[in-house]
Amino acid sequence: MSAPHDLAPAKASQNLSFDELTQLLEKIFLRHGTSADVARTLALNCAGAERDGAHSHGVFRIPGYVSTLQSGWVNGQAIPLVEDVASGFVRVDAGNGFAQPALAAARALLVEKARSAGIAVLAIRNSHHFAALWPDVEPFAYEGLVALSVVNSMTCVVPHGADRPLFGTNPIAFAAPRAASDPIVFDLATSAIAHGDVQIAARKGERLATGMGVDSLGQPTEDPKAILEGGALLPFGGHKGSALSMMVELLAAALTGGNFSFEFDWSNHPGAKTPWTGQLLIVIDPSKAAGQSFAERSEELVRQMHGAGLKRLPGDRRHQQRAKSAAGGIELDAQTLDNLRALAGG
Ligand SMILES: NC(=O)C1=CN([C@@H]2O[C@H](COP(=O)(O)OP(=O)(O)OC[C@H]3O[C@@H](n4cnc5c(N)ncnc54)[C@H](OP(=O)(O)O)[C@@H]3O)[C@@H](O)[C@H]2O)C=CC1
Ligand SMILES: O=C(O)C1=NCCCC1
Repeated sequence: MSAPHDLAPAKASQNLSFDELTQLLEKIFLRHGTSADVARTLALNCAGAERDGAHSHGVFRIPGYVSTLQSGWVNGQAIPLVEDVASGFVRVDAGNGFAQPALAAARALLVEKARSAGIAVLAIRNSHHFAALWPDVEPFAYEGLVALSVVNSMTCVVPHGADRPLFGTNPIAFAAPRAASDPIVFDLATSAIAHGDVQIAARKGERLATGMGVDSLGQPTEDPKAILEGGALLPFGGHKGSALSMMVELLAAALTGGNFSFEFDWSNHPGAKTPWTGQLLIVIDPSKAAGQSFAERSEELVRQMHGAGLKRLPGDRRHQQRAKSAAGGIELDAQTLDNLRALAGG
């Protein structure tokens, strides 16, 4: 059936290659005041999330990056200061810039320390993390290393047993090499749902599952708008997720010198969206471990899990989406692409 005459035909979605999307995003960041290095790092990160179907932290985030840069809340030109403080400890002051360039600046030193000492810690402070966390750990596992990272975010989660929000959605990401396949990677918010997914549900007019959040009166709600407008999220798994979220606050903020999620205040920067907090990374060289190769042991664990009936490992969905994007491009709806092109200056 053809469209009624008074309706313009809907514009078709388009598929972009990873390079095309990266270049478009790079242009947007540059146009909004970042240095070339920062633009490249953020564009690769965000395009990678979109390519892998991590939509809550893909191009959906670009307007937030732009309004944050325009508000002056974050320094898009910051040059991270890397400090070699101990045999297994690297500190970075991100200079009120984004976390990913700070990680990039310290990465080689961190890997060198992990390989010589067996383990090394990277503590990033004074930084903004507005992205998925798996891109920060996955590359280490492709180099044969085990990596764990935590980052805190902005206050929007009520600790279990408390009656007002204090924690951020505070994700934890882990990556470990496997002998015969892509690494094992998981990356999860310690809230029952990521804040980004609440925003997406609100935009689509969808309800949430029960147990994810409360309204402004502290009453359970499935309405994402009620959560966003004065309400709050809950930790996943009650007291267990709450304990993990508390751990993230301690590791990502107290141990790095960054802000707790409740400590920063962007009210003087209208449009600011990114949390000004901290990030911790722990990298382990498993070649120092006793016994059979770690990657072989990972493989054995996965074999047993599949043997026990498991169909889907964390990361499988992302890899399937990555392969699909490599074959057919990254699909963006016409409105989103128009908006991105406008932000890039046409
Ligand atoms: N920068 C920040 O401050 C914050 C960032 N975030 C980001 O938000 C993103 C989304 O987080 P969240 O919503 O908690 O993630 P999900 O709940 O969607 O997924 C969490 C993990 O579980 C895996 N998984 C999901 N479903 C299954 C299943 N049925 N069987 C096996 N494994 C499964 C996922 O793998 P797969 O990916 O393959 O589906 C993923 O590794 C993350 O990337 C996180 O880093 C969240 C909070 C704050
Ligand atoms: O989705 C989330 O939750 C967040 N993502 C980016 C930073 C703030 C919290």
